[in-house]
Amino acid sequence: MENIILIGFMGAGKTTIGRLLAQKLNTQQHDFDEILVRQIGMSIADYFDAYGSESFCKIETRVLQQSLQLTGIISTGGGIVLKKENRLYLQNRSNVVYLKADLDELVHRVVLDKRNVRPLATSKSPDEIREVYLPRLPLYEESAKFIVDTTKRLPEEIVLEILEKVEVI
Ligand SMILES: Nc1ncnc2c1ncn2[C@@H]1O[C@H](COP(=O)(O)OP(=O)(O)O)[C@@H](O)[C@H]1O
Ligand SMILES: O=C(O)C1=C[C@@H](OP(=O)(O)O)[C@@H](O)[C@H](O)C1
Ligand SMILES: [Mg+2]
Repeated sequence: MENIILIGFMGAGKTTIGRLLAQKLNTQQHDFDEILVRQIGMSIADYFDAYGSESFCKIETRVLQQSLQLTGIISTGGGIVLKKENRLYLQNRSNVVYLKADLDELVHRVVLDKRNVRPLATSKSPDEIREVYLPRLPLYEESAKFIVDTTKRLPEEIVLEILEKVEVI
């Protein structure tokens, strides 16, 4: 099966939708944040505190390159599009899906998501999150083959729309 790669801002549902897609297609999900936590041996929040976001992006880039060998559903982290080399990599893959949502809803979702501490969003004000979000929008758009709006939609509906769009061979 061609891999399906999910990209999008924090709270877009890359982890949640990736899990459901993998169940539906009877395949594996590979979540970059989980892979990274295993590789760095600490939480993402602790890593950001100790080494900063630039260092995190470098490891994320390595994980993206290693993901060529993986089969299934790839849930990236929201910062994957920041590096030009990553955007080029994504543009050359066939099933890259940008999960988008209105900023208000993204903020609402990350604020409610107590299980996941996101250094660039948790405990930030909506205005601070907007500062992170706005410059990234064109980067998600230019990296994706397909765009799926998740605003006010149930995960199950989103999964069906993705399956209508991508090539699952
Ligand atoms: N379509 C949706 N509608 C409502 N809540 C959602 C939806 N998709 C994800 N969520 C919730 O938003 C939060 C962030 O989802 P997550 O899958 O971790 O996003 P991401 O991996 O893109 O940051 C979680 O609490 C999740 O349950
Ligand atoms: O957008 C970002 O810069 C980040 C997104 C997070 O993943 P999710 O998009 O899965 O929340 C995680 O990789 C880290 O906190 C940085
Ligand atoms: Mg995630």
